[in-house]
Amino acid sequence: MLVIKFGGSSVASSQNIKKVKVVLSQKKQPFFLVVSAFSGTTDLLQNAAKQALGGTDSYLNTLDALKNRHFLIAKELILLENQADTLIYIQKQFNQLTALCEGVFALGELTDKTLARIMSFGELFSSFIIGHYLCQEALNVEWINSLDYIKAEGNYLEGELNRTETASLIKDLDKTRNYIAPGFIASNSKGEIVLLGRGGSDYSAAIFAGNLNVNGLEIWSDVDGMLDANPKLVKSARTIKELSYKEAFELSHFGAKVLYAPTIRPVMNKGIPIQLKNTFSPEKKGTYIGNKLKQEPQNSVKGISSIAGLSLITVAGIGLAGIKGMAKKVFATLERASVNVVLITQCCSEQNICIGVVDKDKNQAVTALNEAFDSEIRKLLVDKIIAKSNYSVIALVGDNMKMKVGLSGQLFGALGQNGINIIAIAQGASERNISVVIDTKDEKKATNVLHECFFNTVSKKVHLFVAGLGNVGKQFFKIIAEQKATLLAENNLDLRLVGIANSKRMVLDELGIDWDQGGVALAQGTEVGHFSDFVEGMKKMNLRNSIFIDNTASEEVSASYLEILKESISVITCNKIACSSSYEHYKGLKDTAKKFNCFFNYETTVGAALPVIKTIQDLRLSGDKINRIQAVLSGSLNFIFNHYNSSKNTFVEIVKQAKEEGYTEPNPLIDLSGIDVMRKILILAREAGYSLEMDEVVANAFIPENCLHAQNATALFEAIEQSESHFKQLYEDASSTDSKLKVIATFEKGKAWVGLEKVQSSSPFFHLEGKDNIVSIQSRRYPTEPLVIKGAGAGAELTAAGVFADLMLIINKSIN
Ligand SMILES: Nc1ncnc2c1ncn2[C@@H]1O[C@H](COP(=O)(O)OP(=O)(O)O)[C@@H](O)[C@H]1O
Ligand SMILES: N[C@@H](CC(=O)OP(=O)(O)O)C(=O)O
Repeated sequence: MLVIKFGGSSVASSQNIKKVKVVLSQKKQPFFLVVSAFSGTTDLLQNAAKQALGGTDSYLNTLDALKNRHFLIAKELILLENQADTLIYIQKQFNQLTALCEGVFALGELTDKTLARIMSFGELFSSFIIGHYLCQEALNVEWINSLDYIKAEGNYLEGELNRTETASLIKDLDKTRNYIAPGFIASNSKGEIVLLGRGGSDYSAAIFAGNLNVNGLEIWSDVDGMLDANPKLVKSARTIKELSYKEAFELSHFGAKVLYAPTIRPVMNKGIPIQLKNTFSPEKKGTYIGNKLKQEPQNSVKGISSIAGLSLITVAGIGLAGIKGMAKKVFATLERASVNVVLITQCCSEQNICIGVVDKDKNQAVTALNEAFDSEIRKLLVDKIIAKSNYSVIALVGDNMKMKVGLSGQLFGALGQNGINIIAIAQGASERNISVVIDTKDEKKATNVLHECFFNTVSKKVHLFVAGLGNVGKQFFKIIAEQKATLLAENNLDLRLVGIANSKRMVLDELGIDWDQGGVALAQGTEVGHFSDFVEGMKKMNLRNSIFIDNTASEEVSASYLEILKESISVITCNKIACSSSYEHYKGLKDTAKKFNCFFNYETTVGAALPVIKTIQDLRLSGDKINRIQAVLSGSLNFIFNHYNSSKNTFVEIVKQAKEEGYTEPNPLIDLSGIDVMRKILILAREAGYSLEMDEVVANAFIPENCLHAQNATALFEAIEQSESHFKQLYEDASSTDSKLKVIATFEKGKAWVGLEKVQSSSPFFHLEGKDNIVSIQSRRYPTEPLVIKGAGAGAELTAAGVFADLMLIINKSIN
């Protein structure tokens, strides 16, 4: 004989019940069928009772809707000539149910005893209807009432099984026949209805299975078995082929709803295997739970479970230390108060016991503990006991976890990198389970982080928020659109664009925006008042592996980095404003990134994609000391002075060309005034370890006053045009001495300055073509022959490539 349980979703409609019949008709041995209420019924019965208690007659509408649904399903399944018995039964039961709710309404009182009676109707209806239908379909099942076979005492809503009594009642059932029985319901010694807890139909089935000592227990639901994470939280969750009883218990105890945790014990004691199956894909193997596990090499972590709605109660105080029996007193008190303890942690000092309970039990637990420890609290040996709510517990489960070194480190590292704060930790002595308590707002994020970390066959998702869709932004989108497929195939990386903003609009989409369609998506996005709207959106989405990329030159965007980093979202920027703001702010950003386990990368603020900042950082990390930096740092100024030949073109023509080709800042005055170069040398000086400020960088201006004061790009062009003779003079002075004009930034002995210099052909700076940059570093290890980095140092495409390199650097360091 087999015991087969179909859950609420499997019997939610007449079509589904027909699928149940097909499964049963293929069984080659007698079966004992246990069914749950039609999906949603138990919740609605509970609602009706609460509505009646609340004094509104809306409970009558709820009951009406329930009755209509049951009549409809019965009529769809059972032929007209056979319907009478079933419909009369349903009507009679509804009369009783209505009378009970009317009683609650009239008295304004709802005891657990009455609530249990009200909630028990769902399984009675469903089993009766399905039983009649199966008989009509020649499956020959006998309907029996579980109230006559399963005995439970105590709490009416979650009774405790009376094993002996139940065993003696079930033993006489005939194992050669087919039965159907309602799940979830039992009765106590007074004949009153007692429920087996929410999800308790699985338990009913296991009780029948264990006592009848059957060949197997099958539990059919709407998923392919026990998945390695809750499929409602993790889209890529996969079916676990096999589990030991203990693993299954841990996963279900910590929230895997597909199996009710108490189900394990009655069958484990007899070694009866459990098979979890999907009613809607019966061909799939599902999950085997039992003793005969194939020792396939597999992940030591089998699955991840989580439960929300957890409250933490801390019993703390000096009176707890070293006194024998304190822990016992805590747990005995909770047991007396019928509080189920989900999780326990105790620190070594014994001054603190932390207990996790489900929210509904929290008040009861706190009251009971405060009463029990009243005298200790009065003597100030124990602090007043309070509960804190809105927590979730996440458990990693696997029998072989104990063999795996460094697993906890991986767990904490992955959560830490995503800014998920761990409130408490518990690890069972068996090491089959490591649980962490976190804020419920992080539950989905944490489950996904851990799923990616421990089941790495799926691609790693990196969530990207990008500001700016101008020259650099467009190139950046282009690079990713081109590289996306390769990154997925070769690096298992899924770069997901989840937010884009420019100064006018923004769009946020957790499911991802097509990299080819960024502009279109943004055009349809919402208007932004302030950039903080976008930051708020990022925070709310609370996605794992999040990185923000600033491809703008905006001050407002750069002002938001600190807030973003505090969310453990890494920041990549080619915008120089933040790094060249006050030293305190620059340092604050770096420190914040460290504190919140994320990264602040800004390689492209100097020399576009050239590895300048990284080289200086590495020199310092390896103990070198930088003495002097001399550099041509403006690709745009280099382009301008390399192309300007006063006999062929005017200075303004060249500046316009540089702007059009994307070499200058949006306002070329930033380049021509030397500000851009000053910012860059300031950044390099800071990377070299000096706490310099912008106003300490000396600017030797090389453009006339009228240009320096131009209000915008148009005014600037006019001013340059008027000053052609100034630029012509500069050019001719240089060419008459066979020199070239270069804007050179120097940092030496704690001082930095920028100016236009004439360089002779003997200088390495002389042969600097087009938009090239050069950085020459003298240090303790490079005292005379400097370390030179040279190459194209401007342009949207190169900057975007540098931003991409920064992105890969972060991914390689942080996403395991
Ligand atoms: N680890 C997990 N594996 C499978 N299902 C899970 C897991 N965690 C949560 N679930 C949820 O459990 C549901 C099945 O349980 P339940 O709703 O009680 O089914 P039924 O309606 O058959 O009684 C699934 O739809 C799924 O959303
Ligand atoms: N109907 C009950 C018992 C049960 O086990 O249902 P399901 O099998 O649908 O989880 C409940 O909702 O709690």
